[in-house]
Amino acid sequence: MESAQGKNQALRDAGAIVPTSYEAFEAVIKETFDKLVEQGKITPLKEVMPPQIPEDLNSAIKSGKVRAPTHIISTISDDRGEEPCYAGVPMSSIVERGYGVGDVISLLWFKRSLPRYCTHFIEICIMLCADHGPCVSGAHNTIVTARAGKDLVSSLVSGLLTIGPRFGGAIDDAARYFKDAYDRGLTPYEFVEGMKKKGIRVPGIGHRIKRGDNRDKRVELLQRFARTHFPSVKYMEYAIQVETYTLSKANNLVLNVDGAIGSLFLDLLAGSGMFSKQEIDEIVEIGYLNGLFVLARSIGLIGHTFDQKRLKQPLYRHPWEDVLYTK
Ligand SMILES: CC(=O)SCCNC(=O)CCNC(=O)[C@H](O)C(C)(C)COP(=O)(O)OP(=O)(O)OC[C@H]1O[C@@H](n2cnc3c(N)ncnc32)[C@H](O)[C@@H]1OP(=O)(O)O
Repeated sequence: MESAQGKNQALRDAGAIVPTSYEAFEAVIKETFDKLVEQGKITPLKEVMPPQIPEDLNSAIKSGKVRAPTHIISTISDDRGEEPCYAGVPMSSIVERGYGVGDVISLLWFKRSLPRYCTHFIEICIMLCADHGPCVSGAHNTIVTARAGKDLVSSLVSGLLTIGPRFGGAIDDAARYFKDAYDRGLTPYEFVEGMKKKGIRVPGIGHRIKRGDNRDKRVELLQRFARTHFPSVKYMEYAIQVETYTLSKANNLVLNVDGAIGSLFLDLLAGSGMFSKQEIDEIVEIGYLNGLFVLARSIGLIGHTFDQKRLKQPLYRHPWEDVLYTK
């Protein structure tokens, strides 16, 4: 068997550097490293690593004398104690008080406990918007994706991605435009014609199927609930006046579910006494309300995914007969 010295000699003969001590080995490494840094092929570690916090500062931070800057600020939930808290309310209280999903939304989105009629309204919105059959944009995309063999999350998000200004994502804009028009004292005529001049469709108005003589039951249910439980429905009444005007122009220009939720949420915010004017403006400006549709419709889209998998549906292909091929 060849000795270690013999092997080293063979390597030296082949032009390799073979250090004879650990110190010599370190020197070779350092020399090679410095050469690579000089050539710009690598970056010295000290330049890419954050500076070490000195030990005395570290102990001052640990003892609470110095507040280290944080990369994230969070104000809605806390997971550090024995149980998670939503806006300061421990999970056990949420369960013991019999809170529902409307209360959880109140805590996590609005950072406060809202009165029962408000959380009930939120829950009705979620239930009414959970699904609307297999033919609407979101469900269609989800079904096609599930049938292409994709997983739950892919099928869900492919449906969610259709939510936008034409489908389910007009709640925030409806709230914005109705609020602005009402607060400025515009008549429905001035509002609708003003939008027409700007070339903007009135968000919350119009439907593919529903008509003046075939109203959307969901809109009726929301309005009936609000009339019974809300202290004031001034924005809803304004939206109805706008609808009366748009229906005089065309029979499909009904107040749709997005418009109903948008206008009624304005009434919830303004009438509950739980929000300052500044907070209402911020909620409308940031756009919280499309979140209701996104959350609700996720329930249906998940259902459509499971349905297709359960039915073992094959890859979807759209029929040629249903496409107009033209030049
Ligand atoms: C859960 C939901 O998805 S509800 C819908 C949420 N979306 C909205 O509220 C956005 C505003 N509305 C719209 O964009 C439409 O009414 C839709 C997309 C909902 C339905 O549209 P469609 O049935 O396809 O109507 P279509 O696009 O054919 O328009 C028919 C006529 O009504 C007019 N029109 C339709 N909606 C509106 C509106 N909101 N404001 C003013 N005019 C309108 C159109 O300009 C068109 O007139 P024209 O033929 O003279 O150009």
